[in-house]
Amino acid sequence: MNTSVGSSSHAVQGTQISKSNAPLPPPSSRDLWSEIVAAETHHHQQIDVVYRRRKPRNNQKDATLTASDSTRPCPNRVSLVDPNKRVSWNRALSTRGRTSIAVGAYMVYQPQLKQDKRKGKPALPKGKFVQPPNFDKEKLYFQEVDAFELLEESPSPKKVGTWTLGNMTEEGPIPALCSRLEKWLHSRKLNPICGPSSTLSKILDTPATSLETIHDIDWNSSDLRTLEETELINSLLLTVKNGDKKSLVNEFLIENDIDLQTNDKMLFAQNGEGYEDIEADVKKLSLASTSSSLDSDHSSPFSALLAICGQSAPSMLQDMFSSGSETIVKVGEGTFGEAFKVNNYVCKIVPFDGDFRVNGEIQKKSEELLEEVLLCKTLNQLRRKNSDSDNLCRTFIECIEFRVCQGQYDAALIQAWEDWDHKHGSENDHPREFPDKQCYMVFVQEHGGKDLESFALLNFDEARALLVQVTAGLAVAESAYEFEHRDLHWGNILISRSDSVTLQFTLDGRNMSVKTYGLMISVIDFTLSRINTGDRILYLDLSSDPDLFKGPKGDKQSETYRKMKDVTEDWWEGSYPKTNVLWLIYLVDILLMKKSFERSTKHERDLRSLKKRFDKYDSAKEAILDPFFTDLFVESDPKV
Ligand SMILES: Nc1ncnc2c1ncn2[C@@H]1O[C@H](COP(=O)(O)OP(=O)(O)OP(=O)(O)O)[C@@H](O)[C@H]1O
Repeated sequence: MNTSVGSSSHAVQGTQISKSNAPLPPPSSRDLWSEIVAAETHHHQQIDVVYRRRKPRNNQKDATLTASDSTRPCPNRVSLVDPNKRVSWNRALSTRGRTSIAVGAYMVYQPQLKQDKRKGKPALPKGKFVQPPNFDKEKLYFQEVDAFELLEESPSPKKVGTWTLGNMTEEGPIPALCSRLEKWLHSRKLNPICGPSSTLSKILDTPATSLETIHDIDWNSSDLRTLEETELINSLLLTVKNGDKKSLVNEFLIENDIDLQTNDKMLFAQNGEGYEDIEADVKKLSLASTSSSLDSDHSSPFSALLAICGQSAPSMLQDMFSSGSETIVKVGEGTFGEAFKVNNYVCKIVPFDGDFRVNGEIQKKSEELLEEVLLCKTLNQLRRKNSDSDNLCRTFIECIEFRVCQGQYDAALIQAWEDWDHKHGSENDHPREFPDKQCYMVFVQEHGGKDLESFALLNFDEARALLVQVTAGLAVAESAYEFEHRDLHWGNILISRSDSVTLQFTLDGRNMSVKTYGLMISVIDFTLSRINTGDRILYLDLSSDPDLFKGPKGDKQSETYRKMKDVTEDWWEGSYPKTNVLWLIYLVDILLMKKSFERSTKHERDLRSLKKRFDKYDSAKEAILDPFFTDLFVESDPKV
């Protein structure tokens, strides 16, 4: 068990590793661990932890769902492929309905609920103050750990077979989407104080994230557009919308050789007007609207999605990859998305709004993608360089562009898809079968490496590096946005090798550097995630997807969904950072049971005792204080 205080003031982010076994930096005199624990205790006194608060079940909500369900068109559709091809409880939801509550932020931040969550728990070991070892006690402890651990090998989550097959019939009822808009309208009525804070009004009012035309994407560039540039342009657009500093902005745009899309020009032209009668706008929205009716109604979720992507109309999918200079290789697939590496980037292509199943699943809707984009944009904020933000990390994949596309797959994409199919055997539908009018959301992301399932970890240090980065990233996002990933299976953790010796995290204003052992971790896929963006809560109501919780007994991934359900009591709007800890426990299980890397019996024991201690934590913020991570921290800079 690691109990010493690891620290160094010499290792900095980006330092090159000269040898794989580079010597560890000399210890510094700082007691990082004490600082973190002390600050953490202090912090607990200021921040409410509300995951225990459970809203009473709203039966009316269920009634509403049923009612709206019955008004939905009957699923008279035929899948393009064998509907039984995909059985995907583990890969996604068979029913969905991402839901926002605009007032959530006001409901959860209740100062009177302040509490110290560690009260009543044993004090965490603090490095140099650790007691001399008591071997009898330790033996007893490990016996307990060993007893706790079942070490039950479970089937690979990706290969699970037929147990939901019966439920996945073509004629099966298409579940209702949660009436996000109704809920929003209702909350607006109940909470007029919230003013214009609402998902839709904000999104409709949000300037485009990216402004270059689709043809301008230079796949060879190592930096499509930095987040800072995008943010700067967005803030300038906001300035224009709110005032009359057009000339200043124009100067900036000319200087920086930035050409705006028509839609962005429209945003300029609006100059803050419009979207005033949000309620009227929202009433016009149709949840059933599909992109095939590419209407001129700017109030539809589809139009809002276009707006947030900085487009006035969908781009042709083929045009995105038409320069011919791109090297396109498929790198992975999910229930909803196909992931292609295009030069330095990864494009995740998600079909949406169509009225037939893709990969055995009902297609995502514009409004869900709209919220996913918003969620990605929010997590992007955690990466801001030169930010005085109290919470920063690079653990969540950077989304660089968002594009609404339509039309046929490009020939090069098809080729890449088929190559991957030959090699790996795709579980997805062949994209050539999609109709001409099919719409796609394209997420352009940084390339995060290989997923944990296929990545070969070399040794215990690499396993520790993985655990500390995931835990620290979750802790940071929890702190910043009450973020819960809720689907952190091994396909959603990407790993790449890097020259950086350490990686910087800022948690509640405190900088921490952790040893990377040459690995960089990126977390992807926020489909099930919950986030509080500050004025709205985005989450997916998993109570409408019973199949998700019917996975095989003993399978760690399905057990984790079930445990989440217990923790949340099926009320998914709520903040339950414990769900992050459940996925950390899953991760330790995966390392113990599914990954083979060089390790000793002691290492395995360390992992099992870590798992046991994780079980007691209620958040990743608590978990990151575990002594297992102590000597992975190498430095703590006071925040300037
Ligand atoms: N940015 C990326 N860099 C490298 N590989 C990626 C990236 N994004 C996705 N992938 C690969 O594609 C696979 C599927 O991606 P992702 O999980 O985002 O799709 P999805 O349809 O949302 O999946 P799910 O079935 O879990 O909902 C990943 O497991 C990974 O192998």
